[in-house]
Amino acid sequence: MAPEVPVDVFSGSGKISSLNTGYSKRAYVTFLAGNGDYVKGVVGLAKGLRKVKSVYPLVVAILPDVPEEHREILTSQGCIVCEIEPIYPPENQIQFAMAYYVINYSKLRIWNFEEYSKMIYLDADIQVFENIDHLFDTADGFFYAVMDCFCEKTWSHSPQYSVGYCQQCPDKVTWPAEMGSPPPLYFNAGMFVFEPSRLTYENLLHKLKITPPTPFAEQDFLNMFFQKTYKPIPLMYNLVLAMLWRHPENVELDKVKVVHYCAAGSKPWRYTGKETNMDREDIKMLVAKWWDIYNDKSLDFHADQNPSAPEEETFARPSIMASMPEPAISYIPAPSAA
Ligand SMILES: O=c1ccn([C@@H]2O[C@H](COP(=O)(O)OP(=O)(O)O)[C@@H](O)[C@H]2O)c(=O)[nH]1
Ligand SMILES: OC[C@H]1O[C@H](O[C@@H]2[C@@H](O)[C@H](O)[C@@H](O)[C@H](O)[C@@H]2O)[C@H](O)[C@@H](O)[C@H]1O
Ligand SMILES: [Mn+2]
Repeated sequence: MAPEVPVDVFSGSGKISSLNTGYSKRAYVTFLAGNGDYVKGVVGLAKGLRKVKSVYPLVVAILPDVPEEHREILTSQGCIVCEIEPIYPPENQIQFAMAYYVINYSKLRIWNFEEYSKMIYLDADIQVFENIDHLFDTADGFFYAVMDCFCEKTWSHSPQYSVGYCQQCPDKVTWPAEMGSPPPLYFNAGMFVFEPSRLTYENLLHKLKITPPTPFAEQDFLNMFFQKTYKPIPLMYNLVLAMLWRHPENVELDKVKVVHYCAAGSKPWRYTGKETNMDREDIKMLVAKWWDIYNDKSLDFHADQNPSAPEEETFARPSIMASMPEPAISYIPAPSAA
């Protein structure tokens, strides 16, 4: 089993220690860019959180290029839509693992959502199949996320991949002594538990300006930034699909609460089954489970059902911070998102 730091919150009964009251406001948050089909991912996520009876709302940080029609769909599904400005890395010649990753730096705006004391970030290609509200009760001061895997071809640029090392099985191919100490534990940035903070936000943006971009864009950057406070949480909270064929010995599929459809060809709303590994029975089952929720009309939002009815479209800056200028950052033209 991969090394994990047990966090006693996992014995949580799922009882909520404190509902959204005053300064202890909590929410899930996701990110949406472009006018493409990721909006389906956000709708699926909103309905999935409703199905598991989460008591917290879903905030959607959207870029200005998200069309009005998509914004209305999200509000009609009970989401709290917040427009944010894009963030791009410094001028660079880097080859991102995926060209559209450059827009993912915009995720950093969520640290400015100071009206919330604790948030759980979820990519739009994630589905929550069991209630994870208890993660909001994790101790403050740490960054919680699930460890990633280095075995997919997307990692072929990395020294780990070149020597066949993966943190998911550190004893299988040990880190060569001549390459120094093994890399620090590395998380997948598709799901994490964090505390919004203006100070952290400003430090993130300042550090971004002086950090050369790398292939996994904001995921690499967040791993560097939170290296000292990162606490791994069990894989059940973010199953990166490649784990099914790369490290099946680490996966107990019936215990998985959160599935991350990040493997090539696994986005449910674009699934054809043709890409490598996409014809696996477990993948077909997980994609079907995603569609069951997406198509379930009983999970649509109805204003009378949910106490946290969607607020008006708000911007990412709470009123008390409205007067503070955004830290200046450099913008460069970027390829459109996928
Ligand atoms: O065209 C796009 C591409 C990405 N995203 C957002 O950026 C996240 C990260 O991208 P993706 O999940 O595709 O990366 P992966 O986890 O597959 O590497 C997505 O989940 C979405 O929340 C988006 O909104 N529109
Ligand atoms: O912008 C970089 C992205 O990097 C991550 O995705 C990767 C990573 O998980 C690799 O380990 C996999 O091999 C790969 O398939 C997958 O796409 C995050 O999921 C995503 O939210 C985002 O941060
Ligand atoms: Mn993802």
